[in-house]
Amino acid sequence: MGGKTTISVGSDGVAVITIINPPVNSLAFDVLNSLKENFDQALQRDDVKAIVITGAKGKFSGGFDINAFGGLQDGKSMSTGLASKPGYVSIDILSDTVEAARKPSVAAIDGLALGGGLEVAMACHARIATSTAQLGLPELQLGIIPGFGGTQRLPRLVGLAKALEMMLTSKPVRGEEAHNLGLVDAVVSGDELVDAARRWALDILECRKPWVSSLYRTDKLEPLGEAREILNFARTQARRQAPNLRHPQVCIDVIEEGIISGPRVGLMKEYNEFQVLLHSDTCKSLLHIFFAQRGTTKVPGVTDRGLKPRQIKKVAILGGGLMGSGIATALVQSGFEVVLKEVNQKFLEGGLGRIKANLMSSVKKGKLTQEKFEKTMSRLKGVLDYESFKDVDMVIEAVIEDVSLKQQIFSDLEKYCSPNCILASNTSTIDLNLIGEKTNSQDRIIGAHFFSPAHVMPLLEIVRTSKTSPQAVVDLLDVGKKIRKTPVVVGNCTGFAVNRMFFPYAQAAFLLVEHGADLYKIDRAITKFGMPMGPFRLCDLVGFGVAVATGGQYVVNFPERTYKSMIIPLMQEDKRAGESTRKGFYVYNDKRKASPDPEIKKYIEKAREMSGVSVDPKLAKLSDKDIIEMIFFPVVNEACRVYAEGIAVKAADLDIAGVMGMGFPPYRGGVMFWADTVGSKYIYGRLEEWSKTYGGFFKPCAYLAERAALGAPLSAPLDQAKSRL
Ligand SMILES: C[C@H](O)CC(=O)SCCNC(=O)CCNC(=O)[C@H](O)C(C)(C)COP(=O)(O)OP(=O)(O)OC[C@H]1O[C@@H](n2cnc3c(N)ncnc32)[C@H](O)[C@@H]1OP(=O)(O)O
Repeated sequence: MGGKTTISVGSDGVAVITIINPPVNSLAFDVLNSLKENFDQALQRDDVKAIVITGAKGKFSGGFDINAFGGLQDGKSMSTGLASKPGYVSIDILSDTVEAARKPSVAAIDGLALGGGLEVAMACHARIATSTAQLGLPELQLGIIPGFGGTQRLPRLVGLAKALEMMLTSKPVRGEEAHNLGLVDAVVSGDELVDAARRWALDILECRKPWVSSLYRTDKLEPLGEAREILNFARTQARRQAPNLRHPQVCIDVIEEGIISGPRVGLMKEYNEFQVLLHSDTCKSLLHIFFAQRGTTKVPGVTDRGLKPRQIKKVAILGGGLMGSGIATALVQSGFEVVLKEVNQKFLEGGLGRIKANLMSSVKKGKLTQEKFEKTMSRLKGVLDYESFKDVDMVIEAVIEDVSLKQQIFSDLEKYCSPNCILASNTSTIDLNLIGEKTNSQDRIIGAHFFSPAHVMPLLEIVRTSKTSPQAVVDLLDVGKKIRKTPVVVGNCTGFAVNRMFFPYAQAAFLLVEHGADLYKIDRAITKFGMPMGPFRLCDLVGFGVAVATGGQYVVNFPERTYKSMIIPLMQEDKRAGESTRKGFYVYNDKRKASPDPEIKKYIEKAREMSGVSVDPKLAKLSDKDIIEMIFFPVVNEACRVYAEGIAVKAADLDIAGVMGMGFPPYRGGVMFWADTVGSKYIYGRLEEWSKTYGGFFKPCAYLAERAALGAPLSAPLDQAKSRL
């Protein structure tokens, strides 16, 4: 609490108002009130000729205080604590006080000017920034639209097309680009920033620089006909990319209103729509994801012990396949030295080639210069023995999912690596206790489960056993941060959190199809729900070999709830193994476009015969809603087990694991959050009903039964769950 602004008036007659609210100088109500008070003071004081607004400690402002959204959603209005007037901040403060003032104001921007922060800056008469400043309106990523005039001012400063791009993608621009776009008026170094802004403000006063009110500029706006075309194009694109989301369309409508009816009308529409969107499920879900993502690095009993991460400089990777080379790419890119070990020269060359190709693709996209590419490659070394392992700080094993091979590797590692070296495995399913069974190094054995392609996918599942030391977890969290992954720390079990939660995803789909549902309809319904692809398309992508190998682990470990379907083994007999063979549940053309294949019917019928299942006419006519529930309620059920067993310490961690590991739509808040919007009672009732008809696969777990009986949310903190950590 206690954000504020300060004011100091220099002998040059310029008042500098500084926003102070660590860590990102967010615009809490206190700050906005204080900004208004200090601005009024500056206007009234005779010794003040001009005004500079800046942010403390190298950050202008990260925008409106996101912590305050909860209160607003609980019924308070955006004007709470300021005045009970619609549009008080955007109209009364920013337009009628700051922009309409008879004294010029200049924003001095270093670090962040995001959301409300940039909106304050755009209300000033000029903006000076550093080259590293980040300026953007990322409100759409929170399910809302800019609410302090951003929808009206940004198009007038940078043109409609660029403004739409910035708002719809939520991506900020850096100082230089902002300058080229006309969003800022000059770029200077951090040391010169405030002085340059002071001079600029005085220059405006003395007519040496223009006195610009961005709200009333029209020179950057495209002619009306062209503007309409741009807006319609953006509407179509946004609908295609996010068919389930309303707020991007609302954002476009609000911008259009300002262009057609004038910016004051636009500001009022912006205010009204903002209030509506703030209460939407989408906004609530995305806010949950925002905080849940930042909460994953806070692990009770680990990150609250005051442990400092040890320095990890050199990492060895075992196995240069798809996973190993992806992990190596992520590491070398972030400055780590990497030793890649393979079993023979051919495999080693293959692995090194893949890393090179990954980096080259960044060069081709202009994200990496040739010079940096060469420097990055120089940090990589390929080896065939353990000789160079003696001074590595961490090893990540990424060989095939074979328990005895992994056991052998880990006992070798114990011999060749230093006693402090962290021994990590990238296994996606195998119990870590089993992997380390033949060693005496259980305290430094840890899971570093990446998702393919490892240099692209944002999640890192960190798996700790009951013996893994907190120090090893802290070290791996630090490595994760350096390679820009979102970590989720989970306990040890078959499949850990992500794969275990999602194994029923494909299983439910097979059960439905064997009982008569249409597989392509299932994929369509699931994609419409917001998953990147349905379960059958996903099986094709992953490949049947992997699907069978991981499925085997579940049959062994959770036999009572594994649905054993013969569809995949039958297809494998015909050399159909998924996208890599161009034939799986779909057939694929040269451009990897998937088309349904009528041949599939014969495998389904044969599998049905073998399992003795008969077609249920009800399942042949399932609605999309039924499909979604029959696929995802088993996922929720398993997520509940994972939570109740203490594999995840927070339900929110499972939400992040599902969103980042499996592509569960973030605007539904993650599996557990979404389940709570549906209700534990309803989910329990449906699962219970299906388990009677279709068997144990659907049987609700004890935790779900208990929560349903209490009518309690599934994601509320656990009181008595026995932790396995
Ligand atoms: C009316 C207006 O139009 C509406 C708005 O302005 S909505 C807000 C628009 N602004 C945003 O969306 C920016 C959101 N923030 C971010 O993208 C990133 O936090 C950032 C780029 C500012 C900083 O990123 P990074 O350096 O990686 O630090 P990050 O861990 O994300 O954030 C640091 C802390 O600041 C907090 N924070 C970041 N932005 C915040 C905000 N706008 N309000 C309140 N807290 C914020 C985070 O919750 C985190 O808190 P924690 O340490 O307690 O977990």
